[in-house]
Amino acid sequence: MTRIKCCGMTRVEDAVLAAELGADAVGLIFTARSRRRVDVDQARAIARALPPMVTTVALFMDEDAAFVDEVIASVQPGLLQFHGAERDDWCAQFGRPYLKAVAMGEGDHALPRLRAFPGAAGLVLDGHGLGEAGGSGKAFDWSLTPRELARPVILAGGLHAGNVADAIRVVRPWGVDVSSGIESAPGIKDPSRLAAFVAAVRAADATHV
Ligand SMILES: O=C(O)c1ccccc1N[C@@H]1O[C@H](COP(=O)(O)O)[C@@H](O)[C@H]1O
Repeated sequence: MTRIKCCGMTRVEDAVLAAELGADAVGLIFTARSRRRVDVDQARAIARALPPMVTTVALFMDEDAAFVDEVIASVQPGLLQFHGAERDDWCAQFGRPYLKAVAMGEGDHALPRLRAFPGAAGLVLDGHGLGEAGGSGKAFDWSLTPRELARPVILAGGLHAGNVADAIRVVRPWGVDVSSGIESAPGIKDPSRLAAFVAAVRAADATHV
């Protein structure tokens, strides 16, 4: 079964709906480089509203360690996600499981970075270029994804209900991560796009067993 992370939540009702529809994780973004940024109070309200067994993911991009510690203390995320130039040992300092995003926008040139995070719980392969923020809605050439990677792959970048089945067929990821493909505006999730995305993933799982 392909795990589903719905990222860039800014409203309690969107996060709860994602969970009810079957999302395994919801992402809360703390970088100022995002149009979907939440503050700590907003994030805590969203995290507290979620039912059990849905993981809260706190996403950072080159933030100070002290700020990451503050979010951990207030929001109690189950997973951290680092989306910037953070190194593996820096990500590991918080003693929490983490995902590391790798920018796949440069094609082949990105491949060595897929081996640079042995401590990560998983790698988020996103479609943007190196140094750019995620949430761009840009897909990359999925066929570049190596078959054998030491860490589980979470596929991201430009996914939506219309292309996620193809993405799953090509990459066979552990999970998929979506932000703009389930929105009506940045940070505002669209219930019908959200439902269609989850249904498309589950249909793909049923087809590609
Ligand atoms: O979503 C953002 O605004 C964002 C900003 C900075 C770093 C990461 C961000 N989001 C991550 O990018 C993926 C893919 O987004 P999209 O589906 O292409 O819009 C998203 O799921 C987040 O993990």
